[in-house]
Amino acid sequence: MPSTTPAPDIAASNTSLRAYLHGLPGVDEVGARERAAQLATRSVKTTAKAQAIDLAIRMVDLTTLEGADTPGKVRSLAVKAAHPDPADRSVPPVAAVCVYPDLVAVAVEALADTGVAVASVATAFPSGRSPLAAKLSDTRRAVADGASEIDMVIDRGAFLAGDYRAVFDQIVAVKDACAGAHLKVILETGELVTYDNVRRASWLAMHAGADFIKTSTGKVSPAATPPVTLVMLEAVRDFHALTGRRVGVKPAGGIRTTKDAIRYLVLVNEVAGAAWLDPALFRLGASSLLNDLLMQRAKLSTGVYAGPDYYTLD
Ligand SMILES: O=C[C@H](O)COP(=O)(O)O
Repeated sequence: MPSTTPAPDIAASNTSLRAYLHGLPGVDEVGARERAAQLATRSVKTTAKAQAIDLAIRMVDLTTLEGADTPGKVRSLAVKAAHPDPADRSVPPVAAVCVYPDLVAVAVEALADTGVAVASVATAFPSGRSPLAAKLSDTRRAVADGASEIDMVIDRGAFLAGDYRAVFDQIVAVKDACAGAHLKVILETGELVTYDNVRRASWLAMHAGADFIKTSTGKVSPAATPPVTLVMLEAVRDFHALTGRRVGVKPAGGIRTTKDAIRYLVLVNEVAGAAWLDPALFRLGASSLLNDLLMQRAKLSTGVYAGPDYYTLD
């Protein structure tokens, strides 16, 4: 946590913002890796595992972000999001379906009255390399079509060049364009080079108004990792201690197994605290995690694996 309470005008200039972000304590990279690895050895079994699987399902942002996406694919995904296992109505729905902006209207119609949110990537996802006006119009269109959550990317080029003010101002502008829709700010941690940068980008995004900070687009490797998520969970914990506001965290990209998902839940509990064990404050962005969660869930209750062919494609 910063040793001093930030003045309200930390973003008054790039110089003041830079001084603030570079005044954050440095991240012990080896320590972060070791702690994440140590927490990954925690065993979660039987009743606790069943509860963890249902919680993980409720936290999934079921994602399709392919150039080849079609309205039909989004409709199928929406059916799966609302009733992940048609043969077992005790399986909870996922948190959200995440699509490109041009497919938001399809998703909104398909998910009407299901309680599943529609999230849209925006701001020239995944690179973010468009003029601000295009990013804002991308965002406004998704919101106008009914997205209640917007996943924006930060301008990594500006961030790495030290132009923090530009990144801050873009987040503020996109938040305004969200008009009440929840804003998830994607840091694309695989391009930020150091864990110190991950911590700085986390604090920058939170001060600029992010409702969530998200690791990755899923288009860059490495995507989500436990140590990077740990650094972000520390940031939201400390930001809450400083400001009283809880910001959510969303690891995304490369999360495929129940074991991975449960490891993330252990991290959340141990680092940010139990208050974050809620879909309002923690999401798993994933295109192909849900089937494994369903298989492991069925195995716990029946003792046998149904096998991947039993479930529709994620
Ligand atoms: O935001 C979610 C990611 O784009 C999904 O990545 P994934 O296909 O590796 O699960």
